Amino acid sequence: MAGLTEHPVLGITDIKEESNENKATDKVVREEEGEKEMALIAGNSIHRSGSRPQLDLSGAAIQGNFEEKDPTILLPNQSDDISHLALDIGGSLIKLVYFSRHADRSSHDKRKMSIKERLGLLNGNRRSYPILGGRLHFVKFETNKINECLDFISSKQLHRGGMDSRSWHPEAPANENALIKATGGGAYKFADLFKERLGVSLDKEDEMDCLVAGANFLLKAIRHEAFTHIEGRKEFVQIDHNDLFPYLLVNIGSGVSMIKVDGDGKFQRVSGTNVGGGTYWGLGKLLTKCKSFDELLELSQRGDNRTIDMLVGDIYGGMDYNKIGLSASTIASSFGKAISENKELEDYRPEDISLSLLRMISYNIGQIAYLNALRFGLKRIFFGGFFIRGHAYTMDTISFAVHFWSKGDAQAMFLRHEGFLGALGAFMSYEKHGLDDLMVHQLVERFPMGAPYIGGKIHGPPLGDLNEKISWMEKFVQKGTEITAPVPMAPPGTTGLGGFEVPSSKGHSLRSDASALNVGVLHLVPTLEVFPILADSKTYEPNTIDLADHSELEYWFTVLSEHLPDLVDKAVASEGGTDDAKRRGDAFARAFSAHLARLMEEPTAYGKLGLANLLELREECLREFQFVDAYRSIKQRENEASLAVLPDLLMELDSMSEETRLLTLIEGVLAANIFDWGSRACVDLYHKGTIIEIYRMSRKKMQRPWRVDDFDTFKGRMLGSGDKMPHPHKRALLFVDNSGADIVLGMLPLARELLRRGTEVVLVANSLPALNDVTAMELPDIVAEAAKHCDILRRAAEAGGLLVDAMINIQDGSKEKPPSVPLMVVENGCGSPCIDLRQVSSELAAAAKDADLIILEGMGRALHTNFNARFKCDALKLAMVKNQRLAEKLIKGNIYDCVCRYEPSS
Ligand SMILES: Nc1ncnc2c1ncn2[C@@H]1O[C@H](COP(=O)(O)OP(=O)(O)O)[C@@H](O)[C@H]1O
Ligand SMILES: CC(C)(COP(=O)(O)O)[C@@H](O)C(=O)NCCC(=O)O
Ligand SMILES: [Mn+2]
Repeated sequence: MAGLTEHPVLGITDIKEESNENKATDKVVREEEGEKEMALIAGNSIHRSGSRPQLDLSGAAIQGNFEEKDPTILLPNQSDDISHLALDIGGSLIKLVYFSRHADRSSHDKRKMSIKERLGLLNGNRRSYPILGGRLHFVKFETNKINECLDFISSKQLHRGGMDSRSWHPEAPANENALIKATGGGAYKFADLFKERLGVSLDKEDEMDCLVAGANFLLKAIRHEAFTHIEGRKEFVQIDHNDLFPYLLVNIGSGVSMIKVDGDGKFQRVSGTNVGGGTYWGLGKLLTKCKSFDELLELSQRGDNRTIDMLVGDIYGGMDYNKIGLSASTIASSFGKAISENKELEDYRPEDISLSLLRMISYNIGQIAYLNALRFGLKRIFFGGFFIRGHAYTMDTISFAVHFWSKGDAQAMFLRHEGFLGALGAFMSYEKHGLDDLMVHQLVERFPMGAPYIGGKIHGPPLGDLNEKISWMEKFVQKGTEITAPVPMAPPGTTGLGGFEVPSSKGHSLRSDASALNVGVLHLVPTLEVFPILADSKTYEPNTIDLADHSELEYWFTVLSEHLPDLVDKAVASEGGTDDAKRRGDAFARAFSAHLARLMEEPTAYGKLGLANLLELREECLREFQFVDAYRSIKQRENEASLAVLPDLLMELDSMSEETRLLTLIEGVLAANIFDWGSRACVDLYHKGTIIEIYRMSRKKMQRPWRVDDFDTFKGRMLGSGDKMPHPHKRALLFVDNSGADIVLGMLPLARELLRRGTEVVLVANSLPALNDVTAMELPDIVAEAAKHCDILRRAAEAGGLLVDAMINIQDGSKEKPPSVPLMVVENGCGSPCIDLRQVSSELAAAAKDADLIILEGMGRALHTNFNARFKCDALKLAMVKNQRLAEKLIKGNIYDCVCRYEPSS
């Protein structure tokens, strides 16, 4: 047996593997006994290290009788401090925007302090007043139910954290001078009621000022805010901040305002019309006896306006009026047919009336908007206000009118936060809350678990805990609630020349609250930054796979759905397999499936959708149900097994020539990237062999050339050619991926080689767990273990401040050795298997400034995202492709092919 240890790692025997595996199994059992405590520790550490906040963790439930059709959903989703609330009280609806602060989760652990010190981050605070992380919430109520709104504010104590008349004191209790920013006519009309019921005064802001401030904020700060909607197709528009003005803002509320916007605070109300949302709802109510706006809109989906509108063909005996370009199906006169027939109101279908009315009003507004755009030579028209309600037919009609009358010269665009412009503007008008110059990279939009479901009004007093949230999920499933699109997506070609065919609807029910369902909670993370060494951050797109292609979306939907049972198993086991964990696991699976189903139906429901978003959504969902680290024990087991063979591997590497070693190291990274618990194919593999067996098998397959093979160029940069030794890189950022062999036998040995060559190494790891990815919190311990067997790693880790505690007892002659370049660990700011480099932690951004080499490793970070990313410095992308379809699509290869893409800085 003793002889076995002499086998090199690349050919290690099965017997040794067995013993490792057994050890690992024992360990799992022991771990599960101590699970609860572990969970707490992990939970804490996440709070400390996570730059991206987690989803709202408090409860949500159906209020009252959940048998009713559109029950009110309570999504109280936060228990944080409320620091600001602003209102827009309109003729039809009250809009609320409020900000809830996160607890201060800034970390003081030693690793972070030392990294911060090293990167000069400790006293670089740019602001003189506090700006903390938090979330912006959007809620609306009907104005005639103002009491519900007051109850909501009061139950959540939204009015308590506001400003007093002098300055921002979030901790101060509500006082006599409490002021809440409010706009809209109701700010005047209901001022006394607010004083009486809540003891607060409304600080009135001009409505037009607010609309413009809100629109400008959204267009600048939210990435996928504006979109076009033409013939059923929604397309997000990337707005260039430097080329935003001038534009025409058309706010369709009860009435309509048209505002020419020339800059921040620079605008003029140039027109308006009294035929607006109130007209549609008011007339519609009288004519159809509908009880709610949504009911009216829903009716229109089944309507046929030809029964009531007078068409050109009706006048011209079925013929087109070609001379002036009007087809027979063009509406000549809305409701015109009603005059010529001997019919009463009852003889018309309410569905047809609603559609005719909707079309008439939308078209009219589109036309007037165009005329005003023409007056001022404006090409872009943004439409807001709750009349639009994300409704496909409304948007198509408006777009059609603008396109038709401008002959394609002007463009109609819509806003995801359509109805909240005024409320947001009022919110922005608070002085010195520090939110006015928010940048797009500081906002992360999250869709909580209720988002995919049909619901009534989204409001109510806060419920408390996770348990209530789970039962909310269970009730929805019991009820068999159908997930329907918020609005029917009209198939292409529903609009003709000036005339409209019957809109085709997918279902008969309309999602009842578009505002809360299409708009997520905006998480503000002031510490996020744009990765500074992107070659061009403006054109950077993280996703390689665009899910706009429906077959692509279907494929990934199936992959993620099929992976779900296994993931739930792991997640439940990670929480001790208790009944409570099982219940949470079920609820998680339901919530995630619901999100997937929702997105299948309307891929743009949560903004522009890429594969990275889906993978991140899955992790967010797990966290929402308090699965802090589903793969914890798997990660630990694989780390241990790999650390056990690391010394042998290092010895082998050291016996090689420089050139062979470099190749072996890159091979090692690629081979070890096979340990990916997110890949279906790999998980199947793991049932067939032990960790080391698979690792060895994977290495054996490393035949060059790889499918993408730039190794020789990379080698040229590293080792030079002939006698000339190239200068080493100054600092390398290694974006690491999975735990176990991937980090221990793949990336760490590569890091060691760079250190040996005099390059500083920054290991960049996730802030929060995702699948079996190694986190920044876990890495120092792994490095410490590895460093026990390696001088280079140990000295570098000490120099980088990584080994503060762990190495204290290890004494040897290292003091005589020359000081080493540092090895550091920084968190990347995310908790996903992919990475969006527009939003990284400030410590990563700081570390990146001196980097001249980036190594991105793994499928998530180097292929699904960033495959096409360009950097200001040298970049190496290393991954094994563990999915057949991706291999075919991206590299015209096969599953388990490898990518070694090297792109020197240009
Ligand atoms: N749930 C709803 N209840 C009433 N009206 C709604 C609803 N959803 C959308 N609407 C439409 O939105 C219009 C109000 O839009 P909004 O932008 O809130 O304007 P206002 O500030 O005038 O209330 C209504 O007149 C109606 O056409
Ligand atoms: C989630 C992942 C990107 C993680 O890959 P990694 O970055 O660890 O190499 C990958 O496992 C993946 O794309 N999985 C889904 C595809 C599949 O099951 O085939
Ligand atoms: Mn991974």
